[in-house]
Amino acid sequence: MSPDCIHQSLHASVPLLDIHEASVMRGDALILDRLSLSLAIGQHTAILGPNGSGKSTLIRLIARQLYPLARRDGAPVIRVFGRDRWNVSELRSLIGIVSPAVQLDYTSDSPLEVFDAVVSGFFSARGLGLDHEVTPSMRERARDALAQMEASHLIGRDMASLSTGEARRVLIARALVHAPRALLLDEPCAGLDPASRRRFLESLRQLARHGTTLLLVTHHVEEILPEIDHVLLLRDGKVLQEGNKETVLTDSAITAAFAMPVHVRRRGDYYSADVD
Ligand SMILES: Nc1ncnc2c1ncn2[C@@H]1O[C@H](COP(=O)(O)OP(=O)(O)OP(=O)(O)O)[C@@H](O)[C@H]1O
Repeated sequence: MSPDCIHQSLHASVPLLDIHEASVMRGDALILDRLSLSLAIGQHTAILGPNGSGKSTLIRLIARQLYPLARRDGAPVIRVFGRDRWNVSELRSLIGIVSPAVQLDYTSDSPLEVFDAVVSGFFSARGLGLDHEVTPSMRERARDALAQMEASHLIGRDMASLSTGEARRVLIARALVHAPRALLLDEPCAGLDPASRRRFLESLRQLARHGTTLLLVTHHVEEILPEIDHVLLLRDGKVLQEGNKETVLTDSAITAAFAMPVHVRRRGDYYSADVD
């Protein structure tokens, strides 16, 4: 099915993502423990937790890079738009994923020009090959995606020459060429200085306001955008608390998640957390 057909066949009433009691083992260790999460279209969400709480494992589960333990009743553990079977490229057109691991694939290795990196997203390929037929509409969508991420000026540059923040903008543009319903961003502000972080968060806010559901994975309360109202707090592979920002971003919940006294403050539209 083409990406456009997939999008047309989806119903707004079906959850974008529905994870029901997912457990993941790595070796002998239980890394995710019966984790459930249901997200509606437009329900911007932050997954917040300390190092080792299972955030990356959850992303790899959603990206189909890891598989959950089968449930006793045989019911599917993960459904995307109500379906439990998708091929990887269909899934990418619905949920774009940008993580530090993806960034490493594009910024090291062989040379790759920025526009090619973005337009090759249509083929789920790293760069263009002789068998990739790039249509004018693909070029236009790639240019639009770069403009949306304020990265048009980077066209012509080699991916390996970009700063962390520039490369991240380009990779989000690459994910956006499919006009995905959701973007899953793993630690999107890692490695950015405070000013770059704020500018980057403002670009993400524009996406959130224009119909892309954001699923943002972070250690930092400060990165929870004003548009995000739903927060899932993880600890030791379990959901410690889930709900709207006001109920989850409290001293007691964040102190319990990070296992040290933390004071959470509201600063305008954002929150901050200080270790006491
Ligand atoms: N292949 C593996 N084998 C054994 N344990 C693993 C494996 N991969 C991850 N783990 C463990 O699973 C736990 C969760 O790891 P994960 O990377 O999902 O956490 P995280 O919340 O993303 O951490 P961080 O914020 O540091 O990136 C950690 O204790 C980690 O050591």
